[in-house]
Amino acid sequence: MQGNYKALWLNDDLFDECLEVIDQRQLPFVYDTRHLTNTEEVVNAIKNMTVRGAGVIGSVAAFGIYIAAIEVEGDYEALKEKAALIRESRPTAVNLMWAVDRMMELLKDSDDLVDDAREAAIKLNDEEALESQKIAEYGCNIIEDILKKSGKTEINILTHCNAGWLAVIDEGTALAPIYEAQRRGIDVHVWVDETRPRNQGASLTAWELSQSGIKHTIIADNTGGHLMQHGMVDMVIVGADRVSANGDVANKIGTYLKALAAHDNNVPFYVAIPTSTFDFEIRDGVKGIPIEERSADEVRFIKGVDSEGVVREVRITPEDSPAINYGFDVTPARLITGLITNRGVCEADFDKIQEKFRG
Ligand SMILES: CSC[C@H]1O[C@H](OP(=O)(O)O)[C@H](O)[C@@H]1O
Repeated sequence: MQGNYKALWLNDDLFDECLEVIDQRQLPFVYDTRHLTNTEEVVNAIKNMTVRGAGVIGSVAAFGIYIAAIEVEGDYEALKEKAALIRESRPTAVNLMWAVDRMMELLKDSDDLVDDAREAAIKLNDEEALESQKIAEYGCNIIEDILKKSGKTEINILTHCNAGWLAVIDEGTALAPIYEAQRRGIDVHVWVDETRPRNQGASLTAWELSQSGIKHTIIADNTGGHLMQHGMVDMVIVGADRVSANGDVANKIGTYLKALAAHDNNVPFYVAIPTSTFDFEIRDGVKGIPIEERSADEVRFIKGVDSEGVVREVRITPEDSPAINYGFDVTPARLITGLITNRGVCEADFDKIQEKFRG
């Protein structure tokens, strides 16, 4: 384990500087990293989910433009073609498109494409880190309020998928307030949805929380409703891959069902995002946000480690049964208590969002 909880960093050990990333496909079984040295490797790492999580995809894309700038030896027209490949590598997380567009806009009049791309990517990532810190603070204020009103000594937070430091530079979104709660000495316990089919909760969130010594319990995806009915969840915090202008939230498949259960049981349901996750071009998220469909094999096969410590993938379905794998769903704004952003907490409501972020 690297020790400083970074999902990616620049590495100049090779001939040209490259991007080094944690290979998230192998966690929690093996901690390993990959060198991304050209556009093809960047695109593949995003597609095959070596790197994942809306923010980290954006960060990798920004550094990917820098790597591509080295590859094309500073030719902006050639860089545009590489940028298009990176931009198309996954469809739902808008941070990817946002990062590529921002980089290309900044570079369009550059006289020194390679150096300027490097500087712009570092700046984008530094800003993301600061935003994550703000989300931590605003989100933790809510945790403190809920805990105070409950009269309990421990707060139980349910989260879905992984929106920690593996997903967004530097502390994540949904997990950032939890890390801050730990710093403030709040007694916090996290219910971790396993998050089928790729199990980002069971594999990545649980691993992150273990690394930081935060109390947590992994639950099967269908457990949340039961826990909420019995007063065992004080709040839900999730991340998001795209939030439309009216406050609808695209996040990992299964989030919508958690929001319905939370609504039915009066459990506050918060979504933590940096402002780069807004897509103001889409008014109605349920109708308009593109939903990634991934290989059905992610449903049909499951990865684990056997008693000898060997990582294996096994099929859990009949050989000839078809399966389908939607990566995300959209939670309508009416089910969301609030959006925890780097610029404060905002109602998931068209007018409030416009006023706060576009006014
Ligand atoms: C901060 S968003 C994290 C987000 O990323 C996940 O998707 P994936 O693992 O497919 O990249 C999911 O929607 C999480 O909530």
